[in-house]
Amino acid sequence: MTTTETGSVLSTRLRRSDGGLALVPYLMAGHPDRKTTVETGRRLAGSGAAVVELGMPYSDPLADGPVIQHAGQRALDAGTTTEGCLEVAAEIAAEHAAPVVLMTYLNPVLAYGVREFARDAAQAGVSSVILPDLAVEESATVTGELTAAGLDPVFLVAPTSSEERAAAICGASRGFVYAVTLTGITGNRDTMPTGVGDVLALANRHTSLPVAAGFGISTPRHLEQLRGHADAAVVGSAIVAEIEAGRDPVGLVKELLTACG
Ligand SMILES: O=P(O)(O)OC[C@@H](O)[C@@H](O)c1c[nH]c2ccccc12
Repeated sequence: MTTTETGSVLSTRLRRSDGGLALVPYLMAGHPDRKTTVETGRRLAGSGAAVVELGMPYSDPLADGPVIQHAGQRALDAGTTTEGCLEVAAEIAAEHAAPVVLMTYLNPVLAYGVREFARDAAQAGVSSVILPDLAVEESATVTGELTAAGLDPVFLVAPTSSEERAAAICGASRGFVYAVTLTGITGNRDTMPTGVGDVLALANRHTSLPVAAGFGISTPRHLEQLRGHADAAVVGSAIVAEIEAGRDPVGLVKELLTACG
């Protein structure tokens, strides 16, 4: 999917014209096995998810909380490779029900080769790549390769980002900007982090792209609170926990979609 002057497919999907919140479920590729990820990803895309975020497991996932870390370890133990993740992405993207965003760390991409990774991800039909440990100041080569291949690089604004950094992060992002709701790691919390309004405002001061909130969003109540503030919400650990428990996460996603308006 290519970036055009009017914006990418992602921007269009993530900013709903009716004012509702766009939902972005996150899955770990290969957790607990490849077939489950493909089937679940396709069904989530077909159930009304705006975008599917697909995690590529990595052995040292510094921003991941316990649920996603454990899922990543299981996926690695099951033999999941970067090639395998790109195949999973391709099988989900081939349905054309929702764009696929890949989320991983810099190391596996460097190990694969940045240009080769960008080429193969684009070939697989992936729309965007998020690398949470890629500092925007050092990102020119990687973002150059991603955009040359037609992929949207997405960076994360955090509550600790200065105005200057937020401007750089937003300036380097295409498709959307990811606003991290809290300082810490991924995972469920009972209540929405209190600083979420501030980080969304910070991002919105520096971009006209849609802003997706993520980290600690797990319940319909959280989504109701975000409506009207964020364009989109990423739900990761809550969905991965359902899969880990051997349950079908589509039930939870339907409840979450109702709360998105
Ligand atoms: O799990 P949570 O708290 O719902 O947060 C989303 C998140 O899992 C997903 O976007 C993600 C997985 N790994 C990450 C690493 C960094 C930033 C974001 C992520």
